[in-house]
Amino acid sequence: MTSVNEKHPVPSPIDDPTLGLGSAEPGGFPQVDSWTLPAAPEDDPYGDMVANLRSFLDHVAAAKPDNATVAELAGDLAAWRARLAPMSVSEREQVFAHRTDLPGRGQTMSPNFAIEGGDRDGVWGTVTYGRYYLGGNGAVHGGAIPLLFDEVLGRLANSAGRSPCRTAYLHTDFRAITPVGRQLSVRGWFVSEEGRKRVVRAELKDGDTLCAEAEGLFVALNPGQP
Ligand SMILES: CCCCCCCCCC(=O)SCCNC(=O)CCNC(=O)[C@H](O)C(C)(C)COP(=O)(O)OP(=O)(O)OC[C@H]1O[C@@H](n2cnc3c(N)ncnc32)[C@H](O)[C@@H]1OP(=O)(O)O
Repeated sequence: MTSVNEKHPVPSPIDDPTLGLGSAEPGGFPQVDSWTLPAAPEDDPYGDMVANLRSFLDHVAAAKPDNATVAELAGDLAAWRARLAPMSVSEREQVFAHRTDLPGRGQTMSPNFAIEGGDRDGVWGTVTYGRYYLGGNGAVHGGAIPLLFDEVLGRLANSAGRSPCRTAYLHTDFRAITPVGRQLSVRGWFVSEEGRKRVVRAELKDGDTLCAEAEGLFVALNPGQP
């Protein structure tokens, strides 16, 4: 029997020459100058596409479709891959994760952190983990929680005109089950900033219940450091 991958072979992403590793531009992250999102444009197809993609992934995770539906979906996805493949651009030009004017930076890899406010020293907002992030028994997958913390703390540590930095360590304590499908509060704040070292902390709460907390060290990159 032919597998889906034999019928629609998926190329490996490993040899992608459009990635910026080793480029002279340190960090490569889009910089954040303000935590306030500009008013949403009237017509924003990219934002609509990313929102639909997030919702799609939740439905893929939640559904138990019949084989005919799965085969049709595999064919549709293969057709979209073939259509998008010739449109690949360099990392600098890519739109995905570079739209800092959109909730979640216009990406679907890390949970959608909806910013409510922030300043030079901290940021706060909400997150709702969809079914896509389910680990088991209604709880969020343990790996998806540091993913959120890296997103929140990475944005904070790179904000307010600071030079680009990277995560050196990210320590996470899981204090209680993090539920899927509930709006949770998130807060990140600076602990210290000495030389190249930026120590930041974050917490994730379900109402008054502390679900998880983290401490991260972000180190400012030297010139030419990838
Ligand atoms: C809009 C923006 C959106 C952004 C959101 C997403 C943000 C995502 C951020 C990331 O996830 S970045 C990807 C994950 N991280 C990495 O891939 C980093 C890989 N590691 C490195 O590149 C280097 O190890 C690093 C740049 C972090 C540090 O290497 P360096 O050679 O530049 O620094 P060095 O080792 O000399 O350390 C500098 C200081 O930090 C300290 N340090 C470094 N790593 C440490 C560590 N792990 N634990 C404790 N201390 C550490 C080190 O001891 C030293 O302290 P002192 O100055 O006091 O001597």
